[in-house]
Amino acid sequence: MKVLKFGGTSVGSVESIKLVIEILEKSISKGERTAVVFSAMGGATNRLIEIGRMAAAGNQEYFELLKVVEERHFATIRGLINVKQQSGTFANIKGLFNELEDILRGVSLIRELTDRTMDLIMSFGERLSTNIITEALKNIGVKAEFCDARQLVRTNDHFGMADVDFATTNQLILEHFAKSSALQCITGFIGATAEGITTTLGRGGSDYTASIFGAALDAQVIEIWTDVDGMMTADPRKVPNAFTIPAISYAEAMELSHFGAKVIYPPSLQPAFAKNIPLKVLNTFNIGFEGTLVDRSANHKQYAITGISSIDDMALVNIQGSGMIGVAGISARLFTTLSENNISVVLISQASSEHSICFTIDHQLAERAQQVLEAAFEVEIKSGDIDSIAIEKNVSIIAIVGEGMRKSSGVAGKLFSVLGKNGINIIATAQGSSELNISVVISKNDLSKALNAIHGVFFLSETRSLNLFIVGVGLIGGTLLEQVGSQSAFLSGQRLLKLNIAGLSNTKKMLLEPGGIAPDRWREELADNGVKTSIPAFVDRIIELNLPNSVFVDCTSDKDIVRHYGKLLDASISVVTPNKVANSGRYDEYQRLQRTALQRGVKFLYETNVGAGLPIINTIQGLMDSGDKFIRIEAILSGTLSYIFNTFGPGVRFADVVREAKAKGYTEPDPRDDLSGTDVARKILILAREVGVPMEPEEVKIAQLLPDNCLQAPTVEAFFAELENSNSFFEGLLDGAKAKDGVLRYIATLENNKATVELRAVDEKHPFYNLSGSDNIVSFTTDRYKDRPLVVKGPGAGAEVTASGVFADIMSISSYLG
Ligand SMILES: NC(=O)C1=CN([C@@H]2O[C@H](COP(=O)(O)OP(=O)(O)OC[C@H]3O[C@@H](n4cnc5c(N)ncnc54)[C@H](O)[C@@H]3O)[C@@H](O)[C@H]2O)C=CC1
Ligand SMILES: N[C@@H](CC=O)C(=O)O
Ligand code: NA
Repeated sequence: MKVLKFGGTSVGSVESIKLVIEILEKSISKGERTAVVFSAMGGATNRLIEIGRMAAAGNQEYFELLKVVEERHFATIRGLINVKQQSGTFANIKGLFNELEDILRGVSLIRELTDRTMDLIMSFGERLSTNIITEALKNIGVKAEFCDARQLVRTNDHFGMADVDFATTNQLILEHFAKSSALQCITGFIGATAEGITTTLGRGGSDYTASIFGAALDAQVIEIWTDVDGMMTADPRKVPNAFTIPAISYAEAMELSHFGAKVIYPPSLQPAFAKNIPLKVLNTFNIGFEGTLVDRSANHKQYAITGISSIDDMALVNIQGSGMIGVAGISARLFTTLSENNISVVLISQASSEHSICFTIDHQLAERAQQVLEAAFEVEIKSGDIDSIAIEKNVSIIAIVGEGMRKSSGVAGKLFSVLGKNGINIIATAQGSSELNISVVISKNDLSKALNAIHGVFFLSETRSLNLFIVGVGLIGGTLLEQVGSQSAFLSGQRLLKLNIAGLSNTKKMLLEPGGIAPDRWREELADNGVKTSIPAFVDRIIELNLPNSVFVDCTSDKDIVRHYGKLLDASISVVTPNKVANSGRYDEYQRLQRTALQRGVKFLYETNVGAGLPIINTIQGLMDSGDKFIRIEAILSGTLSYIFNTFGPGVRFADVVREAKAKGYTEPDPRDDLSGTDVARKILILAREVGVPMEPEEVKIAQLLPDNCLQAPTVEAFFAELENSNSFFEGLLDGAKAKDGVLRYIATLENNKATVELRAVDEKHPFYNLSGSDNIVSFTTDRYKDRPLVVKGPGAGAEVTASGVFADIMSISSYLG
């Protein structure tokens, strides 16, 4: 025996009922004995309630509404049953509507609607739908029989939510099924008392009916056909990556649905659970899909957790006071008061100090809870034993659920860590000793971010996303986008990672697109859909969006943008940048950013501030973290100057070499920053700070290499003109070096907490002699690298190497986030 149940959407239209019939025919053709339970047509029950209330209020418009409901059912008959056979069904259904009309007329006359009458009115929903579908089945030759559950499901008279008398019901069902071999089409949701008075079974009523029949008949399986693909790992409206859970235990299904998963309502499936009857949740609109199997076993788990659920609108009530410590009976009084006032508690947490108890309730009950508790604890509040009762609204609960937690350690750690790394504050937490559920209370504002971040770390076989907001799409930003685009297949295939370009900005336009901007179409998308750039608005919107795993990437050389880093880090958004401005300003600003990142558990990464993609900052941080002491750093830190001195020679004009460096993408947006020594000075300043010297910018001693006329040039064009005028000056520098058998090198040195930058001629014995192209070289002399320094060398400027250094920083954030 197999019991199927179709919900309101499945029987809501002619098209969907045709699918239902297809499913039933398939099941019957397999020779399985089948019974089927139907809900009312989607929305019909609510309509009937509304009509009943209107009638009771004397509002005669109920009649029009009733006619709308009637016409919907008639139209369904016309759509399902061929014309010749329609008349019998019409008569039958019209008869039901006449009966309903009489009842409503009575309600309207006496202006009274009891729970008992409401149950009777509601019962028409299932009676109508089931009648019509039974006739439609018969119409195509299926041996089907209408089964009014009121004849079989015996209940008490708790109208609205009647209790089932299982002994009688089971016996009646068995007797009924013994008599008939036709397909029983059973009305869901309704029953009757011993006196034959109609009752309803409350929330999840049709599931309950299926479960009652399945259990009575010892069904092999109960299939709950709905309009979604089974139970999902999370609410797909909030978590786009959610997927169907193939199999789940009864206990997990209970836990998950308690927290808002609306697919099934497990309490109503209790009779089936009690008899270990497996349940399948299937989709009428996706017939071939496997759906979710709900059964007793918990051995089919691939992940540490099975699902995540949440309740959006909660209020947290906190009752605390020194007078509560060691006093017995406080919680008894607290919860008795709540229960007497019908306030249901969803989560409770009490720290072992006994100094406070907090719990969450539906947010609409918050004020009432406060009133009744203040009254109940009036004496304690007056005496100061209990502080006032505090309510925090706008909170949500997230629960991770899974039998797998029992066996694996680190689940709670992972949960708290991912929330921490995304800057989500946990207001309260609870874990039952069943270890089936860990719940956290968080701000409602963080709900979507939290759900997505948690889903990402626990369901690892599914691709995680890092949300990138990139400002500045010039040489480095543009190259980065190209690299992200061409690497995306590898990252999603091998690393299960999606780099989602959630925002972009250049000086003119900005575009925020949480769903992602295609890296190969960013130009068009920014041009077509972007709005006028405002960096403060861009930053505010990023914070407002509150996406999980957000990274702000500044690829400009702008001085104003860096002012926003602190705010972003504070909002738990990591920052990655090749822009050196933030780290080469005042020391306390540099330190503030470092601290904020640390406090917020996010990353501030700027490897490309020095030596582009070469591992220079990371090398220093590694040595510092492991306790090495820096004695001396000697370095060539300008790709531009390196290129210039490796290329400038007899027969070449100095200005042309500078132009080449600019064309090759080595220079700063303004090349005067390179040739004035400013860029090298800020790099050695950054290195000084990294090795622990709290240096200010003016402390770096720069020996100028340019003559004054070049230094004072007011514009880039004027600058190039002055370089042309000074060619003999640069030739002179070259000759001077040659005279000493040397080459020109612009060298930065840090020693004894002093930083200098100067042009030197070095001969072939010097390790900096052999360089080519835009090579940088950094030589670290430390306690551990005293006899022979640790040297990092390679191209230190250019689009590809810099963008890939930024990319590597982004990837290290992805690893950090897990
Ligand atoms: N070129 C290189 O080899 C290296 C560059 N860097 C750094 O990378 C950064 C970018 O350099 P490039 O890409 O070469 O410069 P770029 O001039 O080609 O690109 C910078 C882009 O940022 C845009 N921008 C400036 N201010 C903006 C604002 N307020 N809002 C939006 N967009 C803005 C500009 O319009 C430009 O398109 C600079 O900070 C530079 O110091 C770091 C290491 C190496
Ligand atoms: N302009 C810089 C680029 C890297 O920081 C350089 O030339 O080194
Ligand atoms: Na670097």
